[in-house]
Amino acid sequence: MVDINKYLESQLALAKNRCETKGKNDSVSEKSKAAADIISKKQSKLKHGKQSKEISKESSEPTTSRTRTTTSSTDKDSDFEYLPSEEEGDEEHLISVSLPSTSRSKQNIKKILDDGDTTAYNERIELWKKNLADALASNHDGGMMTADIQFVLEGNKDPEEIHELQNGLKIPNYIWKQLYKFQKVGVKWLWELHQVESGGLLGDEMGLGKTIQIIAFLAGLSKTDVGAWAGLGPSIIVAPATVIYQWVSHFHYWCPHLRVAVLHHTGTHAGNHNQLIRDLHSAHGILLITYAGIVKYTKDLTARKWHYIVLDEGHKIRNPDTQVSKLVKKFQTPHKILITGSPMQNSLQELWSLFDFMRPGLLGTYAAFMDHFAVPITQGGYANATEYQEATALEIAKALKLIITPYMLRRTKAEVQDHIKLPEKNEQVLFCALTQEQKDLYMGYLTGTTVRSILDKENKFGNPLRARILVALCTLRKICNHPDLYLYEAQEDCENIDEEQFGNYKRSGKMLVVNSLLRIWQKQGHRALIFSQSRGMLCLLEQYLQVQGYKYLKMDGTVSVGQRQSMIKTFNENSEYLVFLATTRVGGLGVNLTGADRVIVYDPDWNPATDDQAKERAWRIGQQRNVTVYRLLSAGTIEEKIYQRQIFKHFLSNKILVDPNQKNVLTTSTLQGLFTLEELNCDGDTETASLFKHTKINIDDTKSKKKSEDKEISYSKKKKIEAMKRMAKEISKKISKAKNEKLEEERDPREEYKKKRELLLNPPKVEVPEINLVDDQVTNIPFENILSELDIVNLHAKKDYEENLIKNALKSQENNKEEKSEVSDGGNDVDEQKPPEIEEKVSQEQVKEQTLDTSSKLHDGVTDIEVKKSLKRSHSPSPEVEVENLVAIKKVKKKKHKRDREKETNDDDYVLSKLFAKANVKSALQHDVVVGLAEKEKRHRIKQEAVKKAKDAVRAIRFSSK
Ligand SMILES: Nc1ncnc2c1ncn2[C@@H]1O[C@H](COP(=O)(O)OP(=O)(O)OP(=O)(O)O)[C@@H](O)[C@H]1O
Repeated sequence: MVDINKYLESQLALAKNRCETKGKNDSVSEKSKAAADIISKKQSKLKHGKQSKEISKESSEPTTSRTRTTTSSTDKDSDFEYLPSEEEGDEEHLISVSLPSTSRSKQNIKKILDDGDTTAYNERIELWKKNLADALASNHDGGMMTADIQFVLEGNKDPEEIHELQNGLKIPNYIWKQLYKFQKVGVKWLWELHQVESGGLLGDEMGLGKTIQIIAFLAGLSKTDVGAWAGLGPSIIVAPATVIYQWVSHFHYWCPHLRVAVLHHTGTHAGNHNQLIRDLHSAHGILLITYAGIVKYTKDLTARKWHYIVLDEGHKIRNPDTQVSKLVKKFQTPHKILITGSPMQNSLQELWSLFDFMRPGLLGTYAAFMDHFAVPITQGGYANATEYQEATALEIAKALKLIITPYMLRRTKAEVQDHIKLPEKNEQVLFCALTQEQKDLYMGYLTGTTVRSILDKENKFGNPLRARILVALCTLRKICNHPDLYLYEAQEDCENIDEEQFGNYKRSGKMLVVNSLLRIWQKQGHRALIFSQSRGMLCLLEQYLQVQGYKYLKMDGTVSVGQRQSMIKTFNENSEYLVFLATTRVGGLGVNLTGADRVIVYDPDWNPATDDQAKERAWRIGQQRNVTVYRLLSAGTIEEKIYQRQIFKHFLSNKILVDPNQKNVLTTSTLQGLFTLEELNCDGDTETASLFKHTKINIDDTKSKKKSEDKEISYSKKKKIEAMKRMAKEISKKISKAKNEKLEEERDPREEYKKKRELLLNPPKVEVPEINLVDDQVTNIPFENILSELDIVNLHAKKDYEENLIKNALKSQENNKEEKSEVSDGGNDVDEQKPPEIEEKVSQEQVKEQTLDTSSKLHDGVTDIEVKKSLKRSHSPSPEVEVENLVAIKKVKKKKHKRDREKETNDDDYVLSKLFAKANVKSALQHDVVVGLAEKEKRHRIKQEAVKKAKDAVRAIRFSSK
């Protein structure tokens, strides 16, 4: 059993020790310490009254209330911007953080009008009919454009043409013909659900056109005279505020005959909301409403019968305990559709909540589901799980997947790539160094009273541990973003803040990187989206853009909901704008921002889905150019911990949605770990980079270190050629090695490994007391991480152990092989302004084999670009030496759009080499590879037992719902 006192004592000793050591030789200035203490005092006063009250109220609730309630929107505290939240969060009444204001460029942005106002609606219908008639008479003057008018203009005679599905759904052909094949499958699936009176979850990946599938289906219903409503009855679509007008414009384009009104104060309807609901209801129209609106108007809405209720970005009801989750479940109709590209984000509980809306009872009661499904699956996912737990988790995950499959349709971009032909996406995580000032402040805060109070069990601060941890984590995140976000809190007392210097990009490691990126991108002709969690940070970024003279648009909660869609349109259509700045919550969900082909996620969210959603704004149907995404993390700080946790969550959701065999490589971190400023390890890696070192992108690592010391960039031709020769030779050998491995695998997969597998059954154990300082099961905020040190220690022990075992096995096979290598040298210099052209082609096979390597070692001094050049020139491989860190080559694997892709790849490599050389980037990881890591070792011995357990679990939830 865990001895919590013992554990806390050891934490305290560690903390004291660290403070003493730091006290002797650290560089934390008096100013930082003073600021930390002032801020700590302020935080303690401010938060104690407000936040801790709120939090303690939450934690005293008997159920799993995990977030703040929706009523705190008037909270001005910017700390909350850094907290995960399920609330709407994007309404305009959220008050902007009160940083010194920067003037925003005024845009002439037109508002999109909905059909709330009856007169305006009638006028729109008249105009549409006239334009359609004009098009039919070959008289269209380019006025109003809708899908049916477009259809006619393309030479089709009859806009009323119908495509009839089995059992009679009549979809207008002008829509049907525009759908991609997988979208047609989606519409058929919706029709099938309709006929069996069931709800469903349309979970296609972001940007695959879920909106159009819903609209096509509803249009079909409106033309099909069946059922109690004789076609389409009055329906409600609930969506985040930012996208309600996107829905309006999509409906007006694809389905102009339907009346679509917005129930929101920005809508065209004037007067009583009840009147609008009545009008819409009797017109069998579509009522668009925000999640906050559902709470506000719930009584009047639930008083009527509705045909369909559709939740867009339906993951907003993933917490079953929130008010809005409970309210949407009250609508009495079997036709409930939930659409989201992120069906499961943090835990299995969320999946239960979504199904409880659209297919109540399918997953049993909450308690039964948690006991029989969620707990065993989660347990089996930990790296220190027993074989039995792992096998049980696997079988139960499979059973769960089987149960939900009929009611959930999810296609990934990779699956439908042949249809949509999306350009490529390259996603990298850049570890940026803190500036000296940031380090100083970070350390100052770590040794200040707030953090000491967290780590010191004897303190008498009184307010709950969790509240103090939240405050501290938010503060550390501010320092990572920019010193002024933090220092601003102490401004009254710290008179030394220089207004001239306020927000200066040179004082933030990540802003230095943004500066480098934008300069290069502008030259290369790219356009960028920049997302930040924090409105305060957005203000600093805006100030920077203004100083630099970059044209930009900015969207945060202060932009009127009615203006947002038009602003997005303006950015997409006008290439003069280099940057679209947005908060992740307002601009990161549901919208189409394909005008940009570069994305910066400035600060990570605790929830990986939030970041994923944001970055998918550019990489979606309609995007013509290759997309590159950079996630910025401050190396060694809390942001690295957040990223590691994101990876953990990805594994959990993939286990259910993609592959039940998926196994964790990363689980937890400790409380102590959160409040540490990590130094680089002996390989010069950050913690995360060393955990995922096989995905690391190695751009002239040793050289760049030396270069930064010398403060000069040297791409000496001679050195490069030497390096390339060396690398080419090694790559050849590596290729040969990979080939041998493959051959061996084909003959007898992992034979050697299996022989020694016995050893794996008893991996080295490290005893560490298990603790549960803060119960993550009920919080959903950062603290899943603070469960147990045991996990992470075992993880490392086991992971290295397995890795070594495999390495040894492969090495012994390799000793018998002989290969030849033929290497040629030469190459282009990296030009300061333009990336080098790649003239020779890499054989696909070679490159593919290169990417097989996941166990290589750090290699000295050759850039990634050089690696590629050398690789191209290798023909006949040789076996002796291992080469490392070649994941970046993965980017040139595919064949399509070769010329473009090479140019784009070179652009990215060029950008990376510049960042390593000049900016503050310490290392980079290929995000997709990190997330895609999956060990697929099956545990056969105890499989049968696990299968039985899974069957019992299925029986249990069925029984529970009867
Ligand atoms: N068949 C189609 N023809 C033309 N454009 C399409 C088609 N399908 C989708 N699109 C376009 O693709 C873009 C993405 O569609 P949509 O916004 O519906 O995606 P989504 O799956 O809802 O994404 P998210 O989950 O991010 O909200 C939109 O601009 C949409 O107009």
